[in-house]
Amino acid sequence: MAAKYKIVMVRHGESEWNQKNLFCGWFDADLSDKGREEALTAGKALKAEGYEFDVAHTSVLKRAQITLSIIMNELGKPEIPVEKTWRLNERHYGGLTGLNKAETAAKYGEAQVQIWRRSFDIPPPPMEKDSHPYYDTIVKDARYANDPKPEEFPMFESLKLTIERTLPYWNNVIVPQIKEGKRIIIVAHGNSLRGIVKHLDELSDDAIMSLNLPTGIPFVYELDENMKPVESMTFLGDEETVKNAMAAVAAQGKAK
Ligand SMILES: O=C(O)[C@H](O)COP(=O)(O)O
Repeated sequence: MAAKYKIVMVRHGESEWNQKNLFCGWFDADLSDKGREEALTAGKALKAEGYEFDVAHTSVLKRAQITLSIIMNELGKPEIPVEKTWRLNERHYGGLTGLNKAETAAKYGEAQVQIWRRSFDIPPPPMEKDSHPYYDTIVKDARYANDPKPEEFPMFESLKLTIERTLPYWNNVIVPQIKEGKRIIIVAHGNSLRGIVKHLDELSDDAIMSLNLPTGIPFVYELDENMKPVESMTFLGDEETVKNAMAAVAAQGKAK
């Protein structure tokens, strides 16, 4: 069936915690200088391909929001409507939040870190209220005052749990806008986007384990009228760059 809709998705540019190789999740890390450059490059690539957008969807976290604003400034459309939701936040890394990924691999083994980072339904350990250094920073963030509800507020998330809170937003908010013909860009996170990709391409729980999304390189889905992909994950970057960037993300989980 011919493609009826196009939607652009981008993982935020490199964050300062990506640069330090720390598990980040719901911690609100800033973009690194490299991440800002990546966002600018993404904006230039989208501009060169003539992309225009009517509405943007992003997370509560500044690394995604700043990436989006850099892109939209480059496109000359700083004022498009932006919808911000925790449902597009990065997966919550629980008790791992703030730990160095390589040191964690040295301590628990690379296989265990790979499971925590890429498995479908095995969650990281919970973020403990009384002992975790970032518990208050994350849980008492005023931006979560009304949503998620206390009983929904995650203390850890597997990819499965992430998808369970991202998909309702995709189905109830984004899909209706796509069907209205709105041109949409989503700027979110490695794992919240892996969840959307798994859903769109109907990837198995095993297949999704090997997907690592690079920072700051836009990719396009072309969808038919039933929201089924006609073209999946076409990156706006040369193949070599994309391949190397994905490999770099995967390698973050190696013990030094
Ligand atoms: O939350 C983080 O640490 C990163 O943004 C994504 O981490 P991952 O690639 O280890 O899942």
